[in-house]
Amino acid sequence: KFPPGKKGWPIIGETLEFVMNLAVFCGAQGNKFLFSKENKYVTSWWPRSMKKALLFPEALGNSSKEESTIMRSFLPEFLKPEALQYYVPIMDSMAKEHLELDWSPYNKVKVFPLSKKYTFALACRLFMSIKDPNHVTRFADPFALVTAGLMSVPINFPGTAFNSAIKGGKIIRHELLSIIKQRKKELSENKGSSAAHDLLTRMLLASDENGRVMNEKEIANKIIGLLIASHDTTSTAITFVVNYLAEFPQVYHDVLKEQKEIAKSKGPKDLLNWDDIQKMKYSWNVACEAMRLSPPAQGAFREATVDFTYAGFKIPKGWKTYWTAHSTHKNPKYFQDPEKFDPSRFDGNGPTPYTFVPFGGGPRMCPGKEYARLEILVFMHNVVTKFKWEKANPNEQITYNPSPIPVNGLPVNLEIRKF
Ligand code: HEM
Repeated sequence: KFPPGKKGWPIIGETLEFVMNLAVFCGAQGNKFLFSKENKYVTSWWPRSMKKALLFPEALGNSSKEESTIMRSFLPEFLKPEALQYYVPIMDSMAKEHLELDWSPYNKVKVFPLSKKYTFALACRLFMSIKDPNHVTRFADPFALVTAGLMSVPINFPGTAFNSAIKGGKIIRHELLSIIKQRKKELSENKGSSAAHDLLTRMLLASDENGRVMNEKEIANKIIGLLIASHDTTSTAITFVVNYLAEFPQVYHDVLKEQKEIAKSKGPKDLLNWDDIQKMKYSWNVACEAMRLSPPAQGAFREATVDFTYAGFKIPKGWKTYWTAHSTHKNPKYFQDPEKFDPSRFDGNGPTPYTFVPFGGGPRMCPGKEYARLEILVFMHNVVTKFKWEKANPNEQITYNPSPIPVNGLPVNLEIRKF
């Protein structure tokens, strides 16, 4: 047990306290325990110094729990089935446009930076109705600094990743405030109809049970939080799907077969819809197997709110805990021959509970899971029906920050498919 951060060195104190007073929970039992003890023994936790650097500190809730409760209170509106159905054709048209502009003209592309570009543009469109590519870029560049510094040691000297993240965060907050003010003005003048379905409008109109609406800085914080939660995770999932489809030609062939059937059932100009997504069962098994072997989120933190005992270990109040995806995803006890890429593991009822946890579990399970599923499947449909590819660098290494990242960005040699 390390003493809590002392006055004068709060960041170093917080970092050391965090590293030394951390319990990592492993295996299905560990996952089950943490997921089911939410709000009883543990609550969500992220390093405070990090949040203060990236978000408006004056608009932060009193605790991670409070922030999560607010976040979850407006998300159902944005992520409810009717809303998700509305996003599918938009995702499809944007995936088509992205592949046409950023993949088709080239015979070699880097998948990771491009999938980040695509998922970020999509988030800008669906969260805030930003369509202008220049505007998206103005956001994307500082946002890349933020995500690169998110899990860095929080030391704010020029040249550190944390320092760059702070600078990126400042630009994003400024940009977001001007977008929010503009939208408020449009809504008050009844001009917001084209953006009626986006997240920003829903946030501006949402109120709690006492009729309180969120202020502009609270909304900006929530949008930054959602961009962080959704961006690297989804682009990593897409990148590894493309990677495994290159490594396993038979799997690529079977995904293509499923997607061709769907394409054949539609007119040439028809966009994908909700019913089409429900037919993509094998493709989703493939995406799940990609997330099993390369989980986009490695796990998540909690803070002990009381003293408790788990498996004979005493965890004192105030300690941080971490659940991990790898400790079950790669365990032969739960997944036979765990290094083998085998989408059939997800046939029928799939893996046993608490063993496949790319989205977490329990009350804090990722609320964007369905949104992510749509985004990944729509992309898979478009990329396999348009291209064949092979890895330009078959032995490319993977690094972690904290999501897995192919060190060279996964370059692939592309060939346009003849249908
Ligand atoms: C493949 C893509 C994604 C993966 C693998 C993923 C995974 C996760 C994981 C592991 C957590 C932490 C759960 C915990 O604390 O135990 C989480 C939380 C969260 N995710 Fe996702 N996520 C993805 C996409 C998205 C998307 C697209 C959105 C929004 C549209 C989103 C919104 C959130 C939010 C708001 C939280 C915090 C929930 C809370 O604190 O209560 N995620 N996600």
